[in-house]
Amino acid sequence: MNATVPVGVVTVSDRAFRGIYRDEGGPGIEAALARILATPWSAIRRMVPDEQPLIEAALVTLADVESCALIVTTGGTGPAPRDVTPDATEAVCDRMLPGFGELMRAVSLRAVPTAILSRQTAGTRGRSLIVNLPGKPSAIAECLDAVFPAIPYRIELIGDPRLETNPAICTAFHPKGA
Ligand SMILES: Nc1ncnc2c1ncn2[C@@H]1O[C@H](COP(=O)(O)OP(=O)(O)OP(=O)(O)O)[C@@H](O)[C@H]1O
Ligand SMILES: Nc1nc2c(c(=O)[nH]1)N[C@H]1C(S)=C(S)[C@@H](COP(=O)(O)O)O[C@H]1N2
Repeated sequence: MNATVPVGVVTVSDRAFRGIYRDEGGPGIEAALARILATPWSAIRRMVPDEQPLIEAALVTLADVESCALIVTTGGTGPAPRDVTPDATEAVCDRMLPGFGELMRAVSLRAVPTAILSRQTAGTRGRSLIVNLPGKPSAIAECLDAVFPAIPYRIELIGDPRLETNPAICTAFHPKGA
């Protein structure tokens, strides 16, 4: 039996997909998770261009076939015509959790006024939690650090094993009595 928690790591980028630049998004997500998580986990990586059907297919496979407890995307959350990651996320989720996007935009606003341009969101598909991050590599840790305290509780709520965090970096919040 695999004792590690599978985590989907999805880069959505036309240029990284075509090899015009080296992907910094996927490795950025993995570096942030390596700092935060104490529970053993393993990344299941996907790289897709900004095409809604391809993003949806990657998310569905990671949720339904790979059984990822958590799926983190980077890129394609903005207002440009080809930015469709939140649309793909909404299309495959059964429920949206808009608080994630609200908090990440608020935190990012301290760094850049253009943070309000990100349509980043989160939602659940079955037992998987999908979280969108902006494409800017510097946004990845900023956003993930902000929302991570709520993630272990969400995963426990649906009956999956406890996700332990590294207390020096992130204290997971558990409501009293939970
Ligand atoms: N995977 C990545 N690796 C490295 N840098 C990235 C990556 N994704 C985005 N960036 C950088 O962050 C900026 C904003 O990201 P955004 O998702 O808006 O990309 P974009 O302009 O739509 O282009 P593309 O889809 O080709 O990455 C990019 O212009 C690029 O400089
Ligand atoms: N923390 C942080 N959030 C950020 C940014 C950033 O540089 N840092 N860039 C903003 C910009 S300029 C845009 S257009 C949106 C969407 O970016 P995306 O299309 O790369 O996902 O994220 C915003 N959020």
